[in-house]
Amino acid sequence: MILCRTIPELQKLTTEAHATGQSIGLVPTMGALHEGHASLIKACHQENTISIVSIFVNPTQFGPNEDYDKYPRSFAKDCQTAEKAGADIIFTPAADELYPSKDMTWVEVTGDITKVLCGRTRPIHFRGVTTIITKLFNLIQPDKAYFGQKDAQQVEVLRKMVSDLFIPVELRIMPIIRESDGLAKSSRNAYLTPAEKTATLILYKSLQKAKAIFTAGERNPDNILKTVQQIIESEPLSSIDYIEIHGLPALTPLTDIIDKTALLAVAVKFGNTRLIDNIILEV
Ligand SMILES: Nc1ncnc2c1ncn2[C@@H]1O[C@H](COP(=O)(O)OP(=O)(O)OP(=O)(O)O)[C@@H](O)[C@H]1O
Ligand SMILES: CC(C)(CO)[C@@H](O)C(=O)[O-]
Ligand code: BAL
Repeated sequence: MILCRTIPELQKLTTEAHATGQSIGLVPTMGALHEGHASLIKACHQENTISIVSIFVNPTQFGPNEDYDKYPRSFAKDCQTAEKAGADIIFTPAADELYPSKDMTWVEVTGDITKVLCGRTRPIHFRGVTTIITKLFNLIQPDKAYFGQKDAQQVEVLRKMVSDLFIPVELRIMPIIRESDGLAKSSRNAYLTPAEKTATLILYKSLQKAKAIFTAGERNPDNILKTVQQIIESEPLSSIDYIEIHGLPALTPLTDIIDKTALLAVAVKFGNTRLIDNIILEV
């Protein structure tokens, strides 16, 4: 596995790969790699000649009071995890190389798709994500790029960006990898105290209940939302940021009835740790 810390180092390899007709897959990450990331890297390895994993804690997607400074960083271990999962190249640039000027060029998807769910509590978040992903796509020009369904809104926003800007890349979306007790793997799980970790079990439990009543025929979104809310609120260590249902694709508004495939997404704080999770309600 090759480690690239600068853009010229990376582009020497990608130029050669493109010139010799090798397919390139990209897995963008912020590091602190776990089995969720590993599943993306494995899929990338299977489907491409060259697999590139970017590790970059992207400052522009964090709000001023968020956890950019304390975001978990474990580079040496990440290299081992990435290599074991099949990465050929790790790209880990310095922030000032990716953001060379204070006068920024932003890539921003506008509309409800970036204003609902995480867009409400993290108003600049998706602008940061779409800007950094555009830079990575332009630098690497991957054939395929891999993202996790855990960040369901991010997936819909990136799909729209790729479609609107005619970016020649195939987005490959991988299922949520969970712990055996149901908690979605997330780098931020490392912040949880043992008591908070136990409390997080309420998330998957509530989503499973929602799925069960939906499968049994419930189509009123308010009834489903109320059920999820009651279950989560029964856990004293939880504090709800949002519980919402939106149409898929593109987080379109729903009528009073769930009459097309929808996304049920939650963001809940346990202590200072904000976790997200979701399920798809398939009609
Ligand atoms: N449990 C998971 N299953 C599948 N994909 C995942 C999982 N967790 C993260 N990913 C995906 O890995 C990619 C990189 O995510 P990131 O580095 O932010 O990790 P994370 O665990 O989501 O971190 P955070 O705690 O910040 O949410 C994203 O496309 C994300 O959706
Ligand atoms: C896609 C991403 C790597 C962009 O910084 C980040 O938002 C993430 O880890 O999901
Ligand atoms: N996977 C989401 C990255 C973030 O929360 O900033």
